[in-house]
Amino acid sequence: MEYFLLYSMGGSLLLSLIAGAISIFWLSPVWKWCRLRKNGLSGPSPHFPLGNLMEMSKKGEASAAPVTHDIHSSVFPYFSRWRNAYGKTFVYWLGTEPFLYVADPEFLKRVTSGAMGKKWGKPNVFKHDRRPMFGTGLVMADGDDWTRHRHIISPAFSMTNLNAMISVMQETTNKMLKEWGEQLALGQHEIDVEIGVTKNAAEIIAKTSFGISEEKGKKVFEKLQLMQKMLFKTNRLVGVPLGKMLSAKKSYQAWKLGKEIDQLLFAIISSRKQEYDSNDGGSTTHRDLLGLLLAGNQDNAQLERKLTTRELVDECKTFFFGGHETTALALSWTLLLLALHPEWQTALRDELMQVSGGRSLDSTMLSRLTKMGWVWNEVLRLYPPAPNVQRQAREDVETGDGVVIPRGTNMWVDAVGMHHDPALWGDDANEFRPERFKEEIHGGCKHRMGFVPFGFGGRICIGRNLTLMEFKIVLSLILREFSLTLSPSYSHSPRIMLSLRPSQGVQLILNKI
Ligand code: HEM
Repeated sequence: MEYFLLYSMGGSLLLSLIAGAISIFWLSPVWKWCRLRKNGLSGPSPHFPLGNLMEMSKKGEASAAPVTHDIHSSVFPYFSRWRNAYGKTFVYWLGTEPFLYVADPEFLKRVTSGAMGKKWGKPNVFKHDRRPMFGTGLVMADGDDWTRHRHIISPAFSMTNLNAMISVMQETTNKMLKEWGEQLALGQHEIDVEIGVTKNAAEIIAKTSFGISEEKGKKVFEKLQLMQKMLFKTNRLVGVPLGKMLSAKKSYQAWKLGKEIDQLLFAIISSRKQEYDSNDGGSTTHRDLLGLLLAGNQDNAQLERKLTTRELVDECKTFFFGGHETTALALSWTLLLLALHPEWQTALRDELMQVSGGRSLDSTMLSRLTKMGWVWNEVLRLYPPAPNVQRQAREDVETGDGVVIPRGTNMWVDAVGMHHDPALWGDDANEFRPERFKEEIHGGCKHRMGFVPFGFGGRICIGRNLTLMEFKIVLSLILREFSLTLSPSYSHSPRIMLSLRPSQGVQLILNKI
């Protein structure tokens, strides 16, 4: 009898598990799919539980041309195919998660501008995945929490505060240039500049975020770099139920490393707090972002204007992960494009000479490097380091033409697609022409939302002034010392690896000027 009872309990447990699995893997996504179709949102047919992932894993065709900036169909071959078939908005599936693809700036404006912006948050499906990197920091925060964080953090990024970071940026970059100079002295003229600028950007962001002059800061920096590598290798079956189990070991290691980083940052913050308290809130020697946030966090600040220690830890990590790779990639792509366009190297060097006369750079000089600003925009247009922006509908969103985007639908804004669209930029959309930004900030794009290297709306990148300042300093110092040409070993293979990267590095021939 007992045996029979156990047997039947086991049987019903098994049945409920099977029913649950059928519902998660098949019924629920099929129901969502039908709802989207009913709303007129079509796209490639998904096969649950993988959705369209199989088709997305097929590699793009290698380009025969040595260097072409017409990269959309090689970095996003699946979007390129689906765009031809379904237009600039359609739905595709990452596992059982629906994603509304958008490469139509007018549509983007309609569904996100003004009060509509509040209807969107960050996709839950990525939040868990990226937790070790960003925690609950600004990049991942949502709703009132985001408003509070953004409000408190924004003043730290004021131009006055950023100007105090110029000398750190110059010192760190000079170290990189010295290393390159030593390589040249040994007769080694081919340098993979991506390696140097990435190391340099990581060091700059760590110094400007939480300082790495002392032992604990250095350790945080090393561990953050290790974690970055680990998360990069993690096999991601985003959106596929139970997909994370396949990378459980790496995820666990990243989680453990995350804990160690948190402990070190906690220790830095408490010793900074003590230092601040013993100074009686007086002058602080730390002019980094953490120091600025702590200064704004003092006792006399209202409670809602304070960040907890936990929140400060997450913001330090967010600045590191959000800030260094993107900046390094912008610089790497720029060096490549300048190697391909020596006339622009000359133009920038001439401008630099006129503005600074070879003296140490200051904020006024940086603001007068106009042509460098055009080059910056043109590089971010052709090779946006953040190639897409994602959102998730927190409630049903009406698009204005009778279509409703159901709550829970994710949105994937294809920045590469919009930045290379001849309908927005003209027939020369795939050419490097910095002068298109001479007359106006949107570079002649037919729609203001067609150029989104830093995102859009209230969530636009908080670090954009910091990164532009760093870009101008690093590039100026490089151009003052070296001329750049393309090495024959360079192979042009931009790939999406979360960010838009030169997957084989950027090998250039450097010569002292
Ligand atoms: C070329 C360099 C950079 C690029 C291309 C870039 C790109 C972006 C983009 C596209 C977003 C919007 C994401 C979204 O809406 O989902 C963003 C947000 C953000 N970025 Fe950057 N970024 C750069 C540099 C930096 C730097 C240097 C920092 C920090 C020191 C930084 C910190 C952040 C933060 C905290 C957010 C979240 C803002 C919010 O949600 O309120 N970024 N960035």
